Amino acid sequence: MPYASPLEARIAKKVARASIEHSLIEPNDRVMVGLSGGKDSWALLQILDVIGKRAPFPFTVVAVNVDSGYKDFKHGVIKRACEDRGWDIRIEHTEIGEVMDDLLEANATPCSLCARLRRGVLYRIAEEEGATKIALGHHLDDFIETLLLNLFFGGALKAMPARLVSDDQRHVVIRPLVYVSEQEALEYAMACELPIVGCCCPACGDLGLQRQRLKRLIGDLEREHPGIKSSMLKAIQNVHPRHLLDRRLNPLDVMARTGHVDGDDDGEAVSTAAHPLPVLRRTGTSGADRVS
Ligand SMILES: Nc1ncnc2c1ncn2[C@@H]1O[C@H](COP(=O)(O)OP(=O)(O)OP(=O)(O)O)[C@@H](O)[C@H]1O
Repeated sequence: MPYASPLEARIAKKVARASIEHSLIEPNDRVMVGLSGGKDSWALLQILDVIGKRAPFPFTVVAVNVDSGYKDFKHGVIKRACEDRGWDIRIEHTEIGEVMDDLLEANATPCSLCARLRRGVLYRIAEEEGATKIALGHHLDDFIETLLLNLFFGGALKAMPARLVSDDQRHVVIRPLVYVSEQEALEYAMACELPIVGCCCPACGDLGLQRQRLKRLIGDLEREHPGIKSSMLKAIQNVHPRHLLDRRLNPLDVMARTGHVDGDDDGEAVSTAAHPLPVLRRTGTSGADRVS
């Protein structure tokens, strides 16, 4: 079956490579795609649909949108677009927006807290849906930006895992777009006429000052020295532990190695540890919101 465009062929190849290299999608997987309605998760859902029709082994896909409860959020648009394409979609209505309003000080950047609350909801739904993998739409630029955020502001040398097993071993989070650039995801979502909608929270699209600055920096450097981004990607695949100063990586230093707990660390650059996580009540998944 031919691809719809050279762009689609290129993205499919990158996703297939990521999948093979990091064991992302495996035979008989039920992949639950976190669908925000933004360009990246739309691009992910579309390409998994394309790959699913060509893969040498069977896997199924279900999309889940976590509605934070903001009144203007266009979940109907997301649902209709999926229905039109024959994609399995579930919209989960939550009170995340309300909880955020209660927990955050007026000037805080809410995105990392919101992401943590959403992750809890996605874990629960994955169990209900019998999903073996939870796929998120983070792309190459997200990996690089997170690497630099951690380096410049977090005092750690880390990006994000392409495949993460949760602490309790019950969930596997995957990021199949790791080799796909943000620009490719945007062009693909637009070419496929997928309806891009914002989450409608008061900080929607607000990246935070540090990330914005790094985006500009990387953009400028890439223009001056094309290839910088691929070099950074290569760097996180080509780590030389003995040329770093982390004593836990030195096999002779047994004392330092004990006590190193990696935890369910997903590479988020900004700590939200100050916020205790409330238990989210479900506000309903009506039959009307669920289609197959
Ligand atoms: N409301 C949501 N419901 C389900 N999954 C979500 C939701 N919001 C985000 N996600 C998942 O988490 C990923 C990262 O979220 P983030 O808010 O950083 O979005 P993003 O980088 O702008 O991507 P997108 O363009 O998909 O919104 C998304 O790509 C998506 O897979």
